[in-house]
This record gives sequence, C-alpha cells and structure tokens, in this order.
Amino acid sequence: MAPTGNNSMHRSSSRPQLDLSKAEIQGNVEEKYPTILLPNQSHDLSHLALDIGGSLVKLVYFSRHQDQSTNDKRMSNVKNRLGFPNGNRRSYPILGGRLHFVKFETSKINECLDFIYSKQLQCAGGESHYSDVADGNAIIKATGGGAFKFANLFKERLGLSLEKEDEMGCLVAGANFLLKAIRHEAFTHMEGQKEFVQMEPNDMFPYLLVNIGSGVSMIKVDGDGKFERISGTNVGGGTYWGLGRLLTKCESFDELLELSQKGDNRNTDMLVGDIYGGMDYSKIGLSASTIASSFGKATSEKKGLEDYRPEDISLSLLRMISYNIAQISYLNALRFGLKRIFFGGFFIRGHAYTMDAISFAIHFWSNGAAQAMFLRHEGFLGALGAFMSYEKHGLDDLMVHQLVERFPMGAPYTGGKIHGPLLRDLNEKISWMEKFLQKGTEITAPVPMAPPGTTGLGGFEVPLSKGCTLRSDASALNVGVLHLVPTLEVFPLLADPKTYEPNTVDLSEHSELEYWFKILSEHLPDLVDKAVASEGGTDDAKRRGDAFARAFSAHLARLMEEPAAYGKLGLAKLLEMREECLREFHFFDAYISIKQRENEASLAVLPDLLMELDSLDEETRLLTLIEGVLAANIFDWGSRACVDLYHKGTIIEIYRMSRNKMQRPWRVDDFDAFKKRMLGTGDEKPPPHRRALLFVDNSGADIVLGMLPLARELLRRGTEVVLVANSLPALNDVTAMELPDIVAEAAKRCDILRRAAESGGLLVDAMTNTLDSSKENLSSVPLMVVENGCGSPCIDLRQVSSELADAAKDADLIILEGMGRALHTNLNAQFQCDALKLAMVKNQRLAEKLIKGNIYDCICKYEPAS
Ligand SMILES: Nc1ncnc2c1ncn2[C@@H]1O[C@H](COP(=O)(O)OP(=O)(O)OP(=O)(O)O)[C@@H](O)[C@H]1O
Ligand SMILES: CC(C)(CO)[C@@H](O)C(=O)NCCC(=O)O
Ligand SMILES: [Mn+2]
Repeated sequence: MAPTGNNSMHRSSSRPQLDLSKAEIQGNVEEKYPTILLPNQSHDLSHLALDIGGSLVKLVYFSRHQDQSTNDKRMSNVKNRLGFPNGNRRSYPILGGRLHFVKFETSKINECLDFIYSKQLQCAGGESHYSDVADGNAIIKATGGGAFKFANLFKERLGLSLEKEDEMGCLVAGANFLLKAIRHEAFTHMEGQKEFVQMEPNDMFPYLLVNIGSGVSMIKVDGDGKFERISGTNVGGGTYWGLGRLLTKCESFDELLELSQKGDNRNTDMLVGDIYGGMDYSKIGLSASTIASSFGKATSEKKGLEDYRPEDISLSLLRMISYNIAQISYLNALRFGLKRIFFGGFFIRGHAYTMDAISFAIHFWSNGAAQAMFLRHEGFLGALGAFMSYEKHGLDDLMVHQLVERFPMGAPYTGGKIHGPLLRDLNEKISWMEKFLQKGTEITAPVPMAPPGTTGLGGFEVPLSKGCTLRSDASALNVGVLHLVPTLEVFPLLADPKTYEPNTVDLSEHSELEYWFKILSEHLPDLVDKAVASEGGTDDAKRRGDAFARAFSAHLARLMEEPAAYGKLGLAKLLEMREECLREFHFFDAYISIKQRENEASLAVLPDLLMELDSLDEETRLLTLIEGVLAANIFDWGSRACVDLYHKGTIIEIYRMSRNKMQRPWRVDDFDAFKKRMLGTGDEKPPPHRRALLFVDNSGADIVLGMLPLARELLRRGTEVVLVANSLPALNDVTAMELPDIVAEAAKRCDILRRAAESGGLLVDAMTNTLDSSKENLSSVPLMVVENGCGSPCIDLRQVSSELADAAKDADLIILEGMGRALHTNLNAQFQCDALKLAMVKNQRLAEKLIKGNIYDCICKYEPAS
C-alpha cells in the first residue's frame, strides 16, 4: 500500500532534503566529528531514540514522507465533490513517514555515532525540543544503561543530550505498541513451525514480558504503563556469548550461534540415560535422553577443553541458557497466574533453534498450559518505547491499518556488524548489492532442517529446528521499515473487518508457494526489459534493472526458504513487493508506453462500440456491457498466457474475439440476479443505485472498452459513478493520475461521459466547444475518480485511502474488476452493500483451484447487500 498523492511515486527517494543554508561548524574545526549546525533545517525532519544496552545499541529513527499532493487538481476536485468530512479525523496532524530500525554493538559505539552523524539525525531531536537544536543542544530520548554511561560521549561528539527514560517502562511501551499496532508481530515457534498470533487489544493483558538481553528482565504487564518487574536473571544473552567466546574462540555472536547448529550435546551434557545405564527414569517422567546435567560430561578428568568440539559446547550452552530462562519464566508466570509469555531481546535473534528450545521448555514445564510467544521486533522494544516517550509523535494513536511494513534491500548496518559502507544513495546501494549478493550463501536463512517428528514429553530432547548459515543482512532480523501512513483507513463497507482476509490463495501451502515463485521468476526477465525500456534503455537503467532483478530474486529465494520471514505471506504481499522493489530501484512506471499505446488504440474504437451498444435494447445492452468488461479483462500484462496472445492480433481484434467467445453460462454466473436488481422484472422497476464504486484494473481496452461503457450505463441510469484506481503504478493497471485524461478523451466522443465528468469536476476547463452541448442539459450525476491508496495489482481493503473511504460512505454498489482485485484478493470478501465481482481467469491452475474450470473462464459473482 502506498500513500496518496502527486509525488508519492517518488516516495522511495523521499528522504527530506537537508536545508544546508547557513550551515556552520560548531566548536573546534580540528575535531574529528565537529558538529554542523543547520539552523534552517525544518524541525520535523525526524525523531531519533536509542536503547543503549550492555551488548547492543538499538536505534529507532523516523524520516518524513515528502509533502504530498498539494496541487493535484483531481484531488481538490474530489474533495470539493465529496466534501470530505473532518468529523472523525484527529484534530492534530500526525506525520506520515517511516520508522527505521538499526543496531550496533555497544563496544563499537563509534559506529553508531558515525551513523547518526552521517544521516544528520542529531539535527532533529524531536519537535518539542526544536528550540534547543539551534543552540547545539538537541535532546534525544534514550534508555538502557548506556544512556547514563555514554551521555558525555554523545554530548561531546554530536552535541546531543540524552534524555533518560526508564528502561522497563520503555520495554513495556514498545511491546504494547507492537502487539497492538503491527499485524503479524507476535508468533509461536514450535518444532520449526512459525505461527502468527494476532492479539486482541481488549484482551492482551496481563502477560509476562521476558526480555533476554545481556541479562534478563521479567516484567508482569497489566496495561499501558501498568507493569512491575517481578524478576530477572543474570544468566542471559551475555552469558551465552561471553562463556561461548571463551570456550570456543569464536569471534562473533553469529559465529557462535552457527556453530551450535552443527553441535551434538550428548558429548558434553550428562543425560539421564548416562546416569541410569541407558534407561528412562519413567517414574518421574524423564526419558533417557533428557539432560540431567548441562556440561555434566565435561567433568571427566581425562579430557581438557581441546577434547570437546566447539560445536557441541555451543549447543550445550545455548540449551542450558535457553532452558534456564524458560524455566524461571514459567515459574514466574505461575506465581502470578500468567498464561502468555512474550520473549524479546536480541539473544533470540530470530534463531529457530533458540525459539524452539524456549517454546519446548515452557510447554514442558507448564504441561502445555502456558505458551511462549516471540516478537518480530524482538530486540527493539526498548528503543521503540523510548521513541514512544516523545510527546507529539502521534504514534500511540496509530492503528494497524495505518502501518505498512516494507523490506527494502541492503541496509548493511542492521546486522550489528558492518558489512559495507553506509548507503547514501541508490548508486551506493546498487554497488553494495552487486558485491553482497554475489556471495550466495548469505541469502540463506536459519530454517528447520530435520523432518517433522515429535520431541516427546518427558525430557529435553533435541528440538528439531536447526539452521544453515545465519543471515547477517537486514532481513535476518525479520524487521522491515515501517511506513506510517496516517491517511489509510479500513474500507467502511466491509461486512466484518475483523474476519476479512484479502487473500484467496493460501501461500502457506508449499506447492502453492512454489508455483507462484516459478511464475514470478519466469516473468522477471520480461519485466526487467520493460522496466529498462521505460527509463530509456540507458546504461544506468540497465544497471538498475539488473539490481532490481537481483533484489527481487533474493526476496523470492528468502521467502522460499522461510515463507513467514516478513510476516504472514499472501499473494497480494508478494505482488506488491515486486512493485515496491521496482520503485526502490527508481523504476516508477515500467509499463508506461504500453499503457499509452493501448489507451490510444482503444479510445480510437470507443465511438464505434458506443454506437453498437446504443442500438441495443436495455437488457441486451446490460449483458453486452458485462460481456465487454469480462472480454476486455483479457488485456493483462501480468498473465503469461495473455502476453503470448498479444502477438496474434490488434487490440480490437483480440477484444472482439474474446467477446465472441463469452458463452454463457459463465463458470460463475450471477448475471440474472444482477440484471434483476438493475432492470427489475415485468413492470416493477427498482430504483437505481445511488453511487457505484468501480474498482478498475488494466489500462487500454480493459478500462476504455470495458469499464467506461459500464460506467456510462450506470450514469445514464442516474447512478453516481466513482472510478477507483491505483495510487501508484502496478503492471499495466491504470492509475488515478492517468484516469482523468483518459476520461477526458472518452468524453470528447460521448456526451453522457462528458456531462458526468464535468459534473464530477474531472473536466476542469470544460471542453464545451468540442461537442455541441446545450447548457440546459449540463446537470448530470457525477463521474469521479478516486485513488485506492495502493500500488499493487491486488487490494487489501483494510488499508485504503481516506479518499476512497469517504467516497464509500454513500455507495450502495461495488464493482470489483480483474484478477488482482476480484480473484487473488476479495473473491470471498463480504460487503454491506451490493457487490459485483467480474474477472476473466487467465491462469489455468487458478481456474482449476478456485472455480474448477479452465483458463479464460469468466466470473460474474453478484452478492446483494447482506
Ligand atoms: N551481533 C551481536 N553481538 C553481540 N551480541 C549479540 C549480537 N546479536 C545478538 N546478540 C545477543 O543479544 C544479546 C544482547 O541483547 P539486547 O540488545 O537485547 O540486550 P542489551 O540491551 O544489550 O543488554 P541489557 O538490556 O542487559 O543491557 C547479547 O548478549 C547476545 O546474546
Ligand atoms: C540490568 C539490566 C536491567 C540492564 O538491561 C538487565 O541486564 C537485567 O535485567 N539483568 C538481570 C539482573 C537480575 O535481575 O538478575
Ligand atoms: Mn537492554
């Protein structure tokens, strides 16, 4: 999903510009990191907050979206027309922007200072403190012990004062925010299986929060700001890393964790079987393979450290510490009757085995009564909480539907160790990716390897999740950039937003996932060609095209290995990711020339089509119009089969051929019910719909020869029509920016469309001269265009533009057209008003699966208001 407006397609590069005017160095010019004053820098550039722990520094910062859409004529017309109510809006603006998550090792705090400096984050410590910035005395929120320990360093190097926030309070604030506002934040992890859990904001409390950092804190959370640190343990992440380093000579935490994946703890741990001569101690429920004593075998007098494999040592240590923390957690949960236990902190590091070990132990000790849950933003709770403590961020009011998470490529800092230079611009990103992605191993993930099986109650056997190479790039953290888009809303006509699921196809089924990955991979070379051509085919475009292909393939490979890496995966997300990835590499509209060509060709034949339609009686015309929409939906550059077809004829030939083949009954055919609602039966004439929302799909024939004639029919019958189109380009879909021009062209050829477009404010400088129009005829129901808030071929109706949400309030008919919006998503969506779903199925597998039919079968699904 994307924010709305004029410039929004340039969003990917939308870091606000620094205002460098009157910049001057403050203090000693000889210093290594002299502070530069930017007195004219706008104060709301960003917020920054830190959690400086014993092991890692976590940084959360906010960057604003570029100012959007001020002089967009279409927008202001729509606003006039629909008179956007302000009643239920917040009374103060919250900033649209992005939240970034970055971490560093505390022992290398200079890297963190460099990062802040190079991003100029110290120049904007937060609105409420702006007045201080000019004095070189910006204040930023910080928590963790380092907020005390390093206060002077921040002051000296960056002129930043750290305002200290209570560490436990921050952890709780961060966790509460994530659980409420981020979809797919919390998950369980058992025997290698990740399952997302959605918390009900009304039913979240109480819970136990266990933060495993260097040390471990256990906090009972009863509400927002209501908590008590009930316990802790000094055996934590620092213990694993510290002891592990001494015993194995590993040089990094990740190396130690990787070693554990090849370990066998039977060589170091003393098992029940070792003590009981290979037998279980079944009377107390302990199997022979239960660890009786961690490192108990290392007591052997005959052996020294060199006789044990570092792999085995690492594994024993990891299990010892994970089990120990889990056991103490469980006992504390028991003490206060808490059923839900969330684990955070970077000890977890998204590592499958660690999570399995903790889950297993919680399950074991509680006899299945308590459940361990993990958080995707595991280590960032404190930093987020510190961020939340700014007064005017507006974040605490944000809701799930206003946050969109994206996973851009190449943020080398987030791994904790630095893999490359700070990426300042696209060029540097591409260079870095060219090098980084050559090392194929680094795009692998910790994934379960062992076949499914049971660990078996009665002992701590080996949890199943092992892993291969640990990912050291940003995505290892399974944390993206959070886009805050305050204008997004839940589509108000959904029958039940709570149970609404946009995706029709479930990608958690592996064969389904494989199939779509194959489709997307095969489509990639063609897409790259188009994208490069759309940017003039220059060397720069080719290089970007190459980088895009690498990046998107890497995403695909990553998801193939760990489908839940970026949250719950659906086809809509996958298709959107492709579009976002294009934008990330500055391809703003790959299909632009194809779209223009097809629009022109279709507009040229529109008058003939309208004439043909007008010669038909009402009933035949309605059928022909629906046939026309279905037939024209064949022009879809997202479908392989259709692209092949285009080489076989002109647009109008294909359109006619396609329409001639429309034999009823269609595979799903509710046309008669729809006709009855529109035309009635016998003498009984039902009133026309008040307002119809037409969710349009492709450019060219699809919009011009399919949807516009249908819109015209509705207008003629007295129904207001709102064309709902994408905010940003996706494949050859028509966008809300392009539609007014297309409508204007069509209006030159049709009186009904012209009057409606004028009435809807779409024709601003009315072309009164182009056609003879009598002024008295001018009043007409309006034709309008609104953007849907998204930049994907699919639509998740939980996150639409406020413009669309407003337009929906008076609507009593929804028409969803095309595979992306009516099939891949929303085929099963229920609405509060009449809904018509129209699509041609241009994919054999989908046809078989969804409608037990064949490629090119049609769907005309009509569901009256429930
Ligand atoms: N790259 C890394 N370097 C060091 N430790 C890491 C790394 N990645 C994960 N860890 C683990 O994460 C732990 C630190 O987690 P976290 O950042 O949540 O705690 P902290 O805030 O530094 O510690 P505390 O809250 O106790 O002061 C380390 O002790 C180690 O076990
Ligand atoms: C000291 C803190 C709070 C610093 O984050 C943390 O490392 C911790 O909770 N340690 C455990 C101390 C204890 O309760 O035994
Ligand atoms: Mn900490």
